[in-house]
Order: sequence, then C-alpha cells, then structure tokens
Amino acid sequence: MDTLRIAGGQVLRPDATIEDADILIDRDAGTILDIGADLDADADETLDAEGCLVMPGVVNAHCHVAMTLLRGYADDKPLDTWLREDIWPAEAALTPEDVRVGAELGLVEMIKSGTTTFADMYFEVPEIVDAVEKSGLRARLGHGSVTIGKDEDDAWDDIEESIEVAREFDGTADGRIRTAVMPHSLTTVGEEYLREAAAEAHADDIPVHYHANETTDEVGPIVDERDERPLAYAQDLGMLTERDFLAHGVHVDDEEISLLAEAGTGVVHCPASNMKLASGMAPVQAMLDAGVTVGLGTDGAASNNDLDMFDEMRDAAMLGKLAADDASAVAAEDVVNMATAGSAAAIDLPGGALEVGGVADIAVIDLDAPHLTPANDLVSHLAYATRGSDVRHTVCDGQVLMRDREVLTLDESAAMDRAREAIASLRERV
Ligand SMILES: CSC[C@H]1O[C@@H](n2cnc3c(O)ncnc32)[C@H](O)[C@@H]1O
Ligand SMILES: [Zn+2]
Repeated sequence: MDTLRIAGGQVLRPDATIEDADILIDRDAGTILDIGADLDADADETLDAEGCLVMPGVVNAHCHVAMTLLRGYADDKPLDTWLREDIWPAEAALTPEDVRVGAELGLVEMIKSGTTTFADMYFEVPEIVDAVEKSGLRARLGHGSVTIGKDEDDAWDDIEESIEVAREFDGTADGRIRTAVMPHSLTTVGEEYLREAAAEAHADDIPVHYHANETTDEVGPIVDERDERPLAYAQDLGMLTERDFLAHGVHVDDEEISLLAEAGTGVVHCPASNMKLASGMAPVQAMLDAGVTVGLGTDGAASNNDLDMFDEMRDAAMLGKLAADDASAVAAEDVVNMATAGSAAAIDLPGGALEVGGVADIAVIDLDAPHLTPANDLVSHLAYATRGSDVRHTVCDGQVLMRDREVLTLDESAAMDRAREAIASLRERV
C-alpha cells in the first residue's frame, strides 16, 4: 500500500476539539487510515506539520471559477446592472480557451488557499472538467442555463446542454467530479424550462443547483406575478428537494426558512458577494437555528474579488452578527463548520471532516505568523485571523496538490501569464 503521513501537527477533529496527532493516508484509496500519535514513520511520503494546524480541506460550495479572468473588470454596481452592463457582454466574448485559462488560474488560487472541493456553475464545462481533472481537486460541476431573451429553440438547447453535461461528466476524474443540472435562477429561466430541468435531473438522481432569493429585485417580480414567495415556487417546480442546493438565500422569510429545513435543501451563503453587490444580509443564524444545511461559497472572483475561503469565513461571522444584531450569532465554530462539513453536506460530496475511513482531503495551516500569535484558540484563529496564504500543504483524495506552498499539479506562473494574455485579448474584442 502506498502511504502518506502528515506528521507532528495539531489536528482539528469533527467536534471542533484539537488533538496533537499524525494522520496516515492510503494514497491508493485516497482515504484516512489512522489519526493518532507516532504513526508509521516508514510511510512512502511524509509532510511535515510541526507548528501547524491540520484541518479538513475547505469546501467552496458556490463558485464560477473561470470568472478569475473578470476579477476587477467591473466593480461597485448592483447585481442586475453589473451582469447586464458588464459581465454578460464580456462573457459573450469568452472562448472555450479563455474559460480554460480562467479556470486554471482559479484552481491554482483554490489549491494555494486550502480549498480541496468546490461547486461550480458556468459554460464551456468540458474545459473546466479537464482543468479540474489535471488539478487533482474534487468538484460538482454544471452548465448554467439562461432562457430569458432567447427564442424557444435556443432556450431548450441551453437547458438540454445542462442536462447532457451533467449526465456525461458525472463520475469522471476517478469519481472526483460529480455534476448537477444548473438553471441560472428562478427569474432568468422560464417556468416550463425549470420544471423540465428538475424532472430530468432527478430522474437520473442528479441534483439541481441555482441562484435564489439573492436580491429584492429578484424576489419582488415572483411575488407580484405568482402571489407566492420564490421558494414556494421552487418547491412547486420540484427544485426544493434534499439533493438540491441553492446559492445566496439572502431574502428568505420565516416560511421559506421552514421550507428549506423541512426539504433538506442546502443553502450556500456567499457573504462577500452579497456585501459587494449590496444584495443584503442573509439570516444565517435563523437558518442554522431552524436546522437548514448551510454551506459557504465565494461566488465568482468578479464579485468577491478572490477565492480565499478564509476571507469568506471571517466575512460570514462578521455579517452574520450584523444581520442578527447579536455578537454571539454565527460564532467561530459555526463558520468553520459551514466552510467544511456544512458545505460538503450542501453539495453532497465527501469531505469536510477528518475521520478514519473518510476521504483524505486536508489543508495544513502554518501557525508561525504574527497574526496567528499567540495561539489562544485555534478555531477562533481559523474564523477570524487565518488567511489563505497561511496554507502550507494541500492534499485532496490522498494526493499532495501543494507541498511547502509549491503547487504540484498546475503551473502557477504559466496560469498567471496565460490569464494576463487572455484578458488583454478579451478587452480588445469587447
Ligand atoms: C450562466 S453561468 C453562471 C452565470 O452566473 C453569473 N453570476 C456570477 N455571479 C452571480 C451572482 O452573484 N448572481 C447571479 N449570477 C451570477 C455569471 O456571470 C454567469 O453568467
Ligand atoms: Zn453565483
């Protein structure tokens, strides 16, 4: 058996306790064999974790990874204006190669900041599949469909593409890639298309992922036209099941929170994007209290503007307190749980916890930094003080993706060069 040992660190356990322990990994199976003191010194490879915190790889549960190309392309506008005036015209000019380049840059950024798993909605998905396969990360991928502004044939083609992509790529990259059918949102996709997309997805046991209740501009028209709240509409469409997960859930009322909890539908909180686009403050503590599965995501790098999930944890804790008007709301342990086990549960992928028999998806944090000193409380440090750049090693599925801050599966400087070239050419075309 080929083994990897992570030696000498402090390990974050699922109950948020910290234990001095080594971790022994079966690299062939990609799983954790043992967690304990003085494990097999003869392992095939050892990662030094002295002075480090060893935690589950972070799970970014809602992203548009190729949007790294559009980082800083358009800022300081609300969602609808931002999409219509800037982002959608730029995206209309993206080539498959551009999407590949943006995705590789985003994957490098994720590996460097300890993310081992993510969920992604975009187009030119085969390019993203290839990049994810090469990167060694784990992902739930899908083609985002939009039907407004399209004639009926084009609209059905876009829905069909989402269903076909989900069927074709599910289980690829040795099972690390799973898929979802991804209609963009409840307002940008028409009723008959949403109903069909959900039925087709669920017939194949594939989840549905979509944006919902992100802004008041999105909620108002649904209430006016249908005399029901967006998530009651989603339930009627068959898009509010245990398999499904939605992004944002900012403007949800108490009845919608109950619907989410009863249905078991995951909500991915994206605090940085919600603040930047001034979309609003999600009632995260109320959702947690009601038993809703809440995960955490960055959204795309154009509305964030990075893919650092440690930033996102801090933002979630801060914004959660403001939203609840309560400093004890959305506590450190809650946000660490959201970014790990909560996100993994929301997108139904393994990971998010360090357990014997579980997947070996791991981030090793270097604690030897002024901003992490003294180590009064390491869970507090993860939520409030750690930065993505503190990650020293990243392991996914038992494979080392970054060792001593060197990304091994992708070429970091080539990814940056290619992104600079791609955006220069895009700017000339748009
Ligand atoms: C059709 S693929 C996905 C689509 O979503 C756009 N997008 C990026 N961020 C957001 C957001 O916060 N809300 C809604 N849509 C968003 C992205 O630009 C792609 O066009
Ligand atoms: Zn999004």
